[in-house]
Amino acid sequence: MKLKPLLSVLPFYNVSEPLGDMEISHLEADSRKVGDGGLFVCVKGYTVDGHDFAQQAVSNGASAILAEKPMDTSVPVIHVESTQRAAAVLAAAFHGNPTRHFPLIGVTGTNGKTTVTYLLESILNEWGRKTGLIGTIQMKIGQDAYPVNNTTPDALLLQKTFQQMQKDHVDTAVMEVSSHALDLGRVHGCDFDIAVFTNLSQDHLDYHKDMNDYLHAKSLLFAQLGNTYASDRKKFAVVNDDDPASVVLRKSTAQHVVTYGCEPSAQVRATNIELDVTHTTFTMETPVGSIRIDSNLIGQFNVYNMLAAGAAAISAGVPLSVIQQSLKQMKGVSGRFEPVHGHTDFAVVVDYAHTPDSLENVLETINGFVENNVYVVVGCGGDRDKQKRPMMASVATSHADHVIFTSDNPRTEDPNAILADMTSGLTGDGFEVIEDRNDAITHAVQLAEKGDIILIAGKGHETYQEIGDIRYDFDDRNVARQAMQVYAGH
Ligand SMILES: CC(=O)N[C@H]1[C@@H](OP(=O)(O)OP(=O)(O)OC[C@H]2O[C@@H](n3ccc(=O)[nH]c3=O)[C@H](O)[C@@H]2O)O[C@H](CO)[C@@H](O)[C@@H]1O[C@H](C)C(=O)N[C@@H](C)C(=O)N[C@H](CCC(=O)O)C(=O)O
Ligand SMILES: Nc1ncnc2c1ncn2[C@@H]1O[C@H](COP(=O)(O)OP(=O)(O)OP(=O)(O)O)[C@@H](O)[C@H]1O
Ligand SMILES: N[C@H](CCC[C@H](N)C(=O)O)C(=O)O
Ligand SMILES: [Mg+2]
Repeated sequence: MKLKPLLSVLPFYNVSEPLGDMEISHLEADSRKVGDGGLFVCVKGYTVDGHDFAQQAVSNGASAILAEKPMDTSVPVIHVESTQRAAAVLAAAFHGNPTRHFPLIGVTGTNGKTTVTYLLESILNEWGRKTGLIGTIQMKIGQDAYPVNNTTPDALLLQKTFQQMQKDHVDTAVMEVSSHALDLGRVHGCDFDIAVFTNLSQDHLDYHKDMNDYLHAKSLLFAQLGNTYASDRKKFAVVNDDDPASVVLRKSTAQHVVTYGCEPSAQVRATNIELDVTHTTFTMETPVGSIRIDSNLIGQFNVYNMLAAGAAAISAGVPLSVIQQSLKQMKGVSGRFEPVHGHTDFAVVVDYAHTPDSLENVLETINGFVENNVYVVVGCGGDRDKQKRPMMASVATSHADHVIFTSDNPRTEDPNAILADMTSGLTGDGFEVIEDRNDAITHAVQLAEKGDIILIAGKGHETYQEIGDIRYDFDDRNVARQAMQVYAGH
């Protein structure tokens, strides 16, 4: 593509030399990956500054540089205010604004994003639509899955993926939109049709200054509905009416607002809720009729996730009977309240709860069913929100009979320092610390007796333990299964 007309999507820029009719073959922000004819985008990162790699990018074949300052290189430099922001809209234009060609549903909120996107995928597939999915576990185009590094990828990968979805005839894409992505502008240039909000509670205060700053990042998804990159399709903001943060989100959009919740004021509402250990049933009352939902997903929080998915699906025009059928068939989401089966007279559940609120929700659900004791194995991630550590520890000890604190991706931090942050404010003897996660899980299995439930929280679908910058193979489900085999029937 010719560079000069591509740059016309930017508001202002300066060039170090005339561009003539220069072509660029791709956009790339990593100097190690750029090839012949690429436009190298210099991004100031958290660890290094991409501007320092411009020369390497040129040696590797870059034809031009997008930068935030004048640079001394042998190729033209395009100077902009923010390379990250510019790269997002350039990438969208370079790939033909793919999200204008199919509906895009974005899901944001502290907890439940992955679950809601999988519920929507399942509903849309039941409706006969080919879907694209982007989120924490993986990216999918139809049934083909691809690995991911981030819940919401950077703008260059994101737009490239959307173009591939368009080529592969995806009818609707569903994606998780993290607060980091919104704050860093990874989704500028996306044409969202439906923005869904799940809930707001504490997380990521390592990144966001405070809860207001965090909420403001979330609100950007709603402010972006119907932006300059948008098609003329109808836009909807779908918000959780029972969460006070929705007041701010409703004010952030000029588009149609659809509310869901359990209170009478919600447009899409759950009534006659029945929660049990294997099933959840409730009536979903909507502006277009009512359906009885019978689902394998467990817990009150999943009623909210189903309402969110249902409200978004109705906004997309999906018939109620399709929603009902799909929610009945859906088995669950990998690593979310996932039972580990073994020949034991106690139960083991693996869950991705890694915030105080999600841990509390999951433990309240378990306490509603358990016949005997509740055991929890839990830790907190390194290089992440430190404020949530004592909060999660206190939620665990106040909702369980015995807690084993252990490591969860210590990354570059000392695992024992993370555990000290968690436990230093605790009193009583209802907990112990076993730093090695394998040993902690095995110990919980050794302790458990008939009618007990062990919750292994925090890592869910993850298949690694990140220590330093190395990811070692580790899967809570496999470790628990092995321990259960050894101790079965004791
Ligand atoms: C804090 C953060 O968001 N970091 C993201 C960021 O990495 P970074 O800022 O450390 O990048 P960097 O290594 O300093 O590099 C800066 C630039 O120099 C370039 N570079 C670097 C080295 C070199 O030799 N040549 C070169 O060109 C890099 O390609 C990059 O463009 O840019 C990377 C590439 O896009 C991201 O993968 C990375 O996410 C890391 C993995 C991360 O953990 N992010 C978390 C905090 C995050 O974003 N999480 C949210 C969801 C959280 C949730 O699930 O709730 C998410 O959306 O994933
Ligand atoms: N609606 C909800 N409200 C509160 N907690 C929830 C809700 N849905 C799920 N959870 C809890 O949060 C955990 C993570 O759920 P899920 O992966 O769907 O959220 P997420 O928002 O995608 O998380 P992440 O930010 O890590 O991507 C679940 O394992 C469960 O414990
Ligand atoms: N994707 C989220 C959740 C990570 C969950 C937990 N296992 C951890 O490593 O902290 C994050 O990066 O903050
Ligand atoms: Mg997720």
